Amino acid sequence: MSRLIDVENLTLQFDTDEGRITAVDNVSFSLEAGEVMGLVGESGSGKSVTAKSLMKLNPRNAIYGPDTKITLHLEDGPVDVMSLQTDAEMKIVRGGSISLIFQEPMASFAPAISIGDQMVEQLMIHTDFSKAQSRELSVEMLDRVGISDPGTRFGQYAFELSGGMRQRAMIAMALSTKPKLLIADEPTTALDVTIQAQVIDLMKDLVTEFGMGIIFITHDLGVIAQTADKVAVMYLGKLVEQGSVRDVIRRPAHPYTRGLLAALPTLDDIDAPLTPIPGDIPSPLERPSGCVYHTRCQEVIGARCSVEAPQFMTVDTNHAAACHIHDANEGAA
Ligand SMILES: Nc1ncnc2c1ncn2[C@@H]1O[C@H](COP(=O)(O)OP(=O)(O)OP(=O)(O)O)[C@@H](O)[C@H]1O
Repeated sequence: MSRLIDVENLTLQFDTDEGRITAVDNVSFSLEAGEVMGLVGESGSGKSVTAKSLMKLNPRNAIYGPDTKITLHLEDGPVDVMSLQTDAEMKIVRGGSISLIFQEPMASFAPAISIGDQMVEQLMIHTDFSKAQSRELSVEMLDRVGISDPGTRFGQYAFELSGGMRQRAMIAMALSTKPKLLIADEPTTALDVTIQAQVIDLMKDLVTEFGMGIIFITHDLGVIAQTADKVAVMYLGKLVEQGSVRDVIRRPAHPYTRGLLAALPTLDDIDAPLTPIPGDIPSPLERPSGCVYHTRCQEVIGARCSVEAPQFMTVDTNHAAACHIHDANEGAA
């Protein structure tokens, strides 16, 4: 596998009427081509804004930290995403090498333009294809994502398709430009479980076929277990744990990840009570001092947790967590 993207020290703040908030705090991760990374965390943890940063898609009130560095590795050489300025430069990361799909496909399609015309337009912006070639490829992609009678669907409008079909059409549109990286922001949340499983299978097939990388954003660790190779867990703008899906789910190293897993229902014992993480995620205007999770943590080890921000520590090969517990364990060993 070859390196696809490096995110180093991503820090992102927003100026709001209430003051400046920190939405992402010094986040670093990498992704290889052909790899699926799950980005997980409760609502407001900063998953979406992290993903949008890779395309420099955040609004005008966004302020990136001076040490933020995002490098996209393309065949022609590395692209320094933060230095992209003009619309022409942005095209590299917006719909070109990186595609984004959302939870709500209606938001991706203009209501008064047919699905096919939108697909063709996007291809003509991002590739050298003629209109006829773009049409041919679009119908082929609709077919590829399992839409029956793709020639007819090509001429239809978003409202004429069922929810599952719209989701597939959005995936077809996102993949038609053959992006190197697909960012899927809660793409299956609004779907019923059978269609959700089909869409997940389809995305996995496409990763293998196109060799692209996927960042799959969700609040659901169950979906991550089915889809991803590795996982990064976020809490209040901080990355708190990352590692292979197997390691993180079998041996969660951060109390927050343990909390998320304990909150999942299990079919083995349907009478077992669910244990939600106590309390609410604090407002980003009132970020706790020390470890941002200490106000809700069930495993606080002392005053240190509320004073000192924990560093990322390796707990196993390719598995790291930012929690003082591991420091304390090391000291005891
Ligand atoms: N344009 C903006 N201006 C001000 N604050 C913003 C802006 N966009 C996002 N935020 C804030 O940044 C924080 C992270 O938001 P983000 O949407 O990334 O969370 P998330 O983890 O994706 O949540 P969800 O699962 O609900 O989508 C939140 O506190 C949010 O209110």
